[in-house]
Amino acid sequence: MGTTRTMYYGKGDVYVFRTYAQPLYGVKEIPESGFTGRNNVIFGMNANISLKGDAFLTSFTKGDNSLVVATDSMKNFMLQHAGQYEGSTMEGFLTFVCERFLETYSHIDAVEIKCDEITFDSVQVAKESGLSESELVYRRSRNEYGITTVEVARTENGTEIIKQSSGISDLQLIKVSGSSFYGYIQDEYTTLPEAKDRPLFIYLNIAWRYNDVTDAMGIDPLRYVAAEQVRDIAQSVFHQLENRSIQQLIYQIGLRILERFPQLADVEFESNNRTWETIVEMIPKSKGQVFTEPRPPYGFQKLIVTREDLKKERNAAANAAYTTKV
Ligand SMILES: O=c1[nH]c(=O)c2[nH]c(=O)[nH]c2[nH]1
Repeated sequence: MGTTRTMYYGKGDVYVFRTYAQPLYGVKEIPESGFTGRNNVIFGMNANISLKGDAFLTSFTKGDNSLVVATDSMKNFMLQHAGQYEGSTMEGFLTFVCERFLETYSHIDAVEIKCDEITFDSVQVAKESGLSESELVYRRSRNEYGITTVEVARTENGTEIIKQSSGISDLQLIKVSGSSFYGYIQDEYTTLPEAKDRPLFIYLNIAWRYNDVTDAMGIDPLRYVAAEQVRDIAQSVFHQLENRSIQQLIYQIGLRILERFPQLADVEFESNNRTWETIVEMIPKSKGQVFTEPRPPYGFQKLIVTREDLKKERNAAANAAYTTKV
């Protein structure tokens, strides 16, 4: 057990659409979000499955397929188990499938599954009673989507989740006013003009890890963190903060997420700067301007905000309040 070399194989682009999965309701309410749950009428994802284990070595070195689970069978395995999953989250479903793989094939050491949610939006339709939400028709969303990774390994006492993260990807947000970027190093390489108010367009990927992975499963919805709520926090903090840079913005979003969800250990950001290029600075009798898409290359930021950061910020705020009082 405990494969040390890099060796795995699997199947990507495994599309799973399960209808009428268990709804997810009863998540904790937070001020930044009106999200109350997912009906899971369509529980959809694009998965990537990897099987790991020393037993697979001879399939590479000797062409011995006697222990090979065909990747085509892996796809079937996951799809069949989608019909058996009784929970309401991708995290729970991936864990269930990983565990069933290990149970079924005793020579597998570990299974890793990553997946991107395939989201569908509800639509309003004309009914006899007027316009209301259809319970039959859904519109494929082209917006941000949840992601999750689960890896379960065989141990002496059964199985253990050795990797788990959840997230939201491809969130694209524009703030038309209230963002600046100035005060950076000015030297012979600097051509960027300082901006007191720029149209800040950002691409964001946010991922989070729980202190206790069982909270990620959604069995206790009050302890589950929904990607929709994290998205809504990011939007609210972007709205509220007169930001001085993307660096400052993502740190503040991270602090807010950790504040709202004490069950999380840390939050990881990948951001991309897509600030619109200004074409018409002044339009007479209007506060509007004209912009176009920026040209490459694009700036990026990467940051992990931890519970330690939140603790430091709280202490600093408490000290500042104390000093003002005295
Ligand atoms: O938010 C920003 N951070 C930077 O570090 C940077 N650098 C740059 O050219 N534009 C920006 N914007």
